[in-house]
Parts: sequence; C-alpha cells; structure tokens
Amino acid sequence: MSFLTAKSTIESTQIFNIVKKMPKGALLHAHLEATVDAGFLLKSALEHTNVCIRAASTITKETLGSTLPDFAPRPVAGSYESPATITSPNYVPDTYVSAQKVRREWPEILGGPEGFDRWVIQSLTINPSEAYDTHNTTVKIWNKFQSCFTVIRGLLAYEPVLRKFLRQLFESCVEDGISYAEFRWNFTPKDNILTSEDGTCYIDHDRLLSIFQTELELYLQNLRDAGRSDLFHGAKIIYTFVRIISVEELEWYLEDCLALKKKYPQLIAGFDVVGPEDVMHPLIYYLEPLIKFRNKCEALGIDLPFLFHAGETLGDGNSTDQNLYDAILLGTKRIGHAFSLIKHPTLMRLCRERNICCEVCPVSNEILRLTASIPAHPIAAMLNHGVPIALASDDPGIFSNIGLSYDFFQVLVSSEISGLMTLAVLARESFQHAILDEEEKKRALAVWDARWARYIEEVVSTNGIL
Ligand SMILES: O=c1[nH]cnc2c1ncn2[C@@H]1O[C@H](CO)[C@@H](O)[C@H]1O
Repeated sequence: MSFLTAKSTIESTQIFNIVKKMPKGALLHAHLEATVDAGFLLKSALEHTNVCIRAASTITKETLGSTLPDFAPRPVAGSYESPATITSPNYVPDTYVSAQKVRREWPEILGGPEGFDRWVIQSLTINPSEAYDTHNTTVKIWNKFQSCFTVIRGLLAYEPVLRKFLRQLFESCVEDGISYAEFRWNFTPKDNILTSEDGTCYIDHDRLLSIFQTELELYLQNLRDAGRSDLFHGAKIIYTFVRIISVEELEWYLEDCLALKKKYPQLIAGFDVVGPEDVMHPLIYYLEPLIKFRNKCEALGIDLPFLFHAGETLGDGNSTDQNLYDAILLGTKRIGHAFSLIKHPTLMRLCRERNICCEVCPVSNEILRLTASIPAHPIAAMLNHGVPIALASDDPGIFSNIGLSYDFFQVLVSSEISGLMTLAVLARESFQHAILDEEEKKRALAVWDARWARYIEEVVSTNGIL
C-alpha cells in the first residue's frame, strides 16, 4: 500500500509500536519549516491576535479549493484589518483580517470554524489523493509541495509562533527516540519577513539563530533539570538557500553563512543548496563561488562542510543525476537523497570508500513520486552495496511522517532481509555521520548503546521472543 493510505493501518500494528519506541539516533535530513505537525502550527498561530490572513479573492464554495490562505503577522491587530472577513462578499482581496476573526466567522456553509481549519491544513499538507492521483507527475506534486512552504512561511513569520514551533520540534524528536538532529534552514530571502513579538521589527538571520539557540538551551536545561539529559544531545542548523538565485546573489549568502558560522560556531553544521533539482540550477551553475567559498573556509581554518542534495530524480544522465558527480567532486560530506546513485557503480564505490553518507528519505521519495512503493525504492540496493546510509524524514510536517518511526517502519517491512538489527545499525551509525566532534560522538554512542540494551529488554519482556 502507499504510505498515506496505509498510515492508520501502520499505526495499528504491533511492529510499528515496537519501532516507535526504538532509540533512533540522529536525524540528519529535515527541512526545519516542515518539521512540525500542521495542526499544531495552525493552533499556535491562532493563539495570537497579531497573526492575520488574506486571500486573493473572497472565499466561497467555488474558490475555496483553489485559493491559498496567506498568513502574516501585522503590528497591531485591528489597525490593518479589513472590516469584512475573507468569506464576506464585501471582502477587498488581499487585505488582512485577524486569523482569529476569520476562523470565528467562517460560515456554516463552509463547515464553520472546523471548516476553516480543514482549509488551512489542506494547504499545509499533501493528502493521499494529491500524492497518488491528481498530482501525478513530479512537477505537479512539487508545485503543490512548494505551495505548502509558502503558507508555512507566513505562519512561522511571527516570533512567538516560531518559538512554540521549535519547542514542539525538540519535544517531538525526543518522543520518537531521536537524540540529536541537524535541520536544514532556508535563509532566503535576504529581507526576512519574520517579525518580533510586537510585530514591528523584522528579524534578521543573526537573530533567527539566537532564537533557535535560546529555545534549544532552554529545552536542554529542562531535560537536565528533570534528570533526562540522556534523551537529547542537541541540534544544529545546516545553512541552505534555494537553487533559483543568481551567482551574484549567492556570494551574499556565502558571506552571510560564514559570518553566522563565526558567531555561532556550535550551531552551524554545514552548507547546502535546496529546491527542486530537476527544474532549478544544477550545482555546477554555482561551481565558482562554491570553490572560492571552500578555499576561503580552509584558509580561515573554519570547518563548514558541504552537505549537498544530489540525485533526487528519476533521471539518468540529466543535470540532477550529474549533481551526484559534482557533489562528490566538491567534497560533500553527505548526500541528501542520492536517489539516482544506484545507476552509478563508481559513485557507490566512492561513497563507500570515502564514507560519504546518503541521507535516504523513503516516505518523501514516495510522496514526491520518485517511487511508487517502498519495495521499489533503491535503498535495498544501496544497503547491499555497502553505501553508508542514514534514514531521514525530509519534510514530515507536510508528508505526515513526524519523527523517524514511519521511515524506519517502511524500510523494515519492505524487505525480507532488513530487520530490527538493520535499523539498529543505521541508527547507531547516524552519529558517525553527524557534524559532531569525536568526544560528542563517543558520548552519544555510549548513551545510545545503553538505551538500545534497555529497549531490547523491554521489547522482549512485553512481546516475548518474536
Ligand atoms: O526533498 C527536498 N529536496 C530539495 N529541496 C527540498 C526538499 N524538501 C524541501 N526542500 C526545500 O527546502 C526549502 C525549505 O527549507 C523549500 O523551499 C523546499 O524547496
């Protein structure tokens, strides 16, 4: 069955419950904006009067399905407000109304306030009929996928919502047994739309990182206070930008990334280029600035590894597939997705020899239409060739695969060879590929080993020898 259709069945199985409790190791590939449950994000935003919403036309039964909610924080609730809500015939398109008011006055014919929630959640997630029926090419599903990010960005553009989001993110990692994470965070656009609590001041990249750092520290302190510090070692950020920008613009982002790395050396783990590889610039387009950047980092003695997406494609020999060569030539430490790697025996050998880890995202690849089902996914071939792999969830808020349990489960049930021990090895090795120093890795591994031993005892005592 396809993942989204099977999800509730998966959750009802004993195997899923066993996988859920497993210590998962490090989550190495997830795009920060899409890591938290859509319902939680909406609920958090609705707690604030400053969060407003607008639409390109009045929302009616006819326009509901084709109009996106456009959220943004406004300075003082009321002052920007259109007197008519977005479902009223008098609504002036593209004027802001407080989201609380819109929800409160959402008409019965559109389902009342719960109908509003459904409209927003639908714009934040991919549903089974989109994934498996209506959006039946990679281009169509990517269009829907990108539109989810547009809506998420509006909701996340308000500091108090971002803070709640981050707390929930750390909590959901711990709930799922993830003890360390590296999140890719998109630092475009240059002019950030994110605003402070009073809605008056924009937040730059520096402040964004300081918010992340404060929330992380608070979370870790709470764990220490509760005597649970073994559950989570921390999180880092991989600086990313969308591969649509020009070479000149990239120079700005590279400098920005370097300045942030100097200021937050423990927080910035590396650098990556994101966005639909099949339709935007290939890595080679940015070759010159990337080489210059790498040389500059080396000269400064700054360790800022490349962690490139590459090969997230069905293509063979197209520019996305070729990105695998360029990523490896540029010295990437890991590869995001590497879906087309199995077409290249030499590159698989290089990954093995150089210990380049492929961050494989099974659920993402299925929903974004690279594989029709998990048994058809190249992961088994990659594992059998000894390619280093870490399993990851990619955009769990959009794909409904929060945590790592769903991706772990899919790999487990898609093969007669891969068993719980395969998952254990993948989880344990994930720390080896993380951007941690040797001491941190040693500690994380020791803690993981102890947790694994306890976990196996618990599995056996509650289920018997399976
Ligand atoms: O699987 C993926 N491959 C490439 N880019 C991605 C993927 N998932 C998300 N993003 C990109 O990350 C940005 C948000 O940080 C989004 O713009 C999206 O295009």
